[in-house]
Amino acid sequence: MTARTSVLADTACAGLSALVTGAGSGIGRAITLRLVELGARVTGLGRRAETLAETGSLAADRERYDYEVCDVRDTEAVVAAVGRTGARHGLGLLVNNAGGQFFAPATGISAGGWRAVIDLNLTAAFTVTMAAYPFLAEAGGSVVNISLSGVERGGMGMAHSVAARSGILGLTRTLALEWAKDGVRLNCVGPGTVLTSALSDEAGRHVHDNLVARGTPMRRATAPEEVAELVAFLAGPAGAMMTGQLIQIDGGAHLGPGLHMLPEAYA
Ligand SMILES: CCCCCCCCC/C=C/C(=O)SCCNC(=O)CCNC(=O)[C@H](O)C(C)(C)COP(=O)(O)OP(=O)(O)OC[C@H]1O[C@@H](n2cnc3c(N)ncnc32)[C@H](O)[C@@H]1OP(=O)(O)O
Ligand SMILES: NC(=O)C1=CN([C@@H]2O[C@H](COP(=O)(O)OP(=O)(O)OC[C@H]3O[C@@H](n4cnc5c(N)ncnc54)[C@H](OP(=O)(O)O)[C@@H]3O)[C@@H](O)[C@H]2O)C=CC1
Repeated sequence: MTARTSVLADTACAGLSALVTGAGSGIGRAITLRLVELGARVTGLGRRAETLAETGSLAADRERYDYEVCDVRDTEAVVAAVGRTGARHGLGLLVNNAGGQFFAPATGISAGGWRAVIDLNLTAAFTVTMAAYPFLAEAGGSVVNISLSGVERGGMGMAHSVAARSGILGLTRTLALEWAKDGVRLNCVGPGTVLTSALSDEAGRHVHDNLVARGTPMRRATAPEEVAELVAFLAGPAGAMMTGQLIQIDGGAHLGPGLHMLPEAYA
């Protein structure tokens, strides 16, 4: 069953200026499209111009979307891209969505593999957030970090990613304390399995078959649009007293058997 996800008022994000990393596909694209639909203007950021442009072609109002081609692991490029965006439009919302990992038992993760996943999912989010801070403080804005469901319980085959996202949770809560004086809020959203194209390879199918079919009490995947609606809620006035939270949007997957019951998925 697909849920009816669009519940916010049409103007819920009117006047908001947002930066969404990984806006060219999957969850980041859904967040971008929904924010524009709700009245925001959005800069998408990613490494591929074609997919970022395609997101714009799907937007409800193309005038309220632009993009920056940038690798979030390139600190210099991030500082420049975020600086340009902030100077041009201001920044009331940052969504750190770009991320990912490969699935392997910890013994199958090389030093280079560890570094790649930590750099992408932890260090890059820190870099982008720090570059955005002056603009967020100016606007009294907020940050939503896209994390993982189950991040507090661990997940087999994801040692690097869970470690990175646990770091993000610690960073989120610490900055929620440090930046409250500026009116800046930070929250984490932890999706369960979302059937984006990122999960179309063999490992992804394995995760889907096990996590959705056997590990999700609600017995279905999370829709990207559901994640987008939650992000828009957190960014708008209804979320004004929410900071330092991890909200899991996973059909109860974090309560279910969990990845520890599914070792064969990563054998
Ligand atoms: C409880 C309820 C829960 C509920 C839990 C919720 C379900 C969670 C489902 C999550 C789903 C998602 O996140 S979906 C989104 C997924 N999307 C993605 O993951 C795509 C993005 N991922 C990637 O591009 C790659 O994984 C990543 C490593 C991050 C990219 O970095 P790079 O481009 O730098 O990668 P490369 O240069 O190719 O490789 C860097 C190093 O990583 C190693 N490496 C790369 N792939 C590897 C592999 N499959 N196995 C081993 N090692 C690998 C290489 O050998 C290199 O190591 P050396 O040779 O030693 O240098
Ligand atoms: N799908 C799922 O089941 C779940 C996903 N998540 C998380 O949600 C987020 C989005 O996932 P999803 O939409 O499925 O994945 P996708 O792979 O579709 O999206 C990831 C996006 O991030 C961008 N990106 C990746 N690396 C970089 C980089 N170095 N610099 C800039 N942009 C980058 C990619 O664009 P480009 O390659 O052009 O740079 C892409 O648009 C990720 O953090 C993921 O781990 C969490 C739980 C479940």
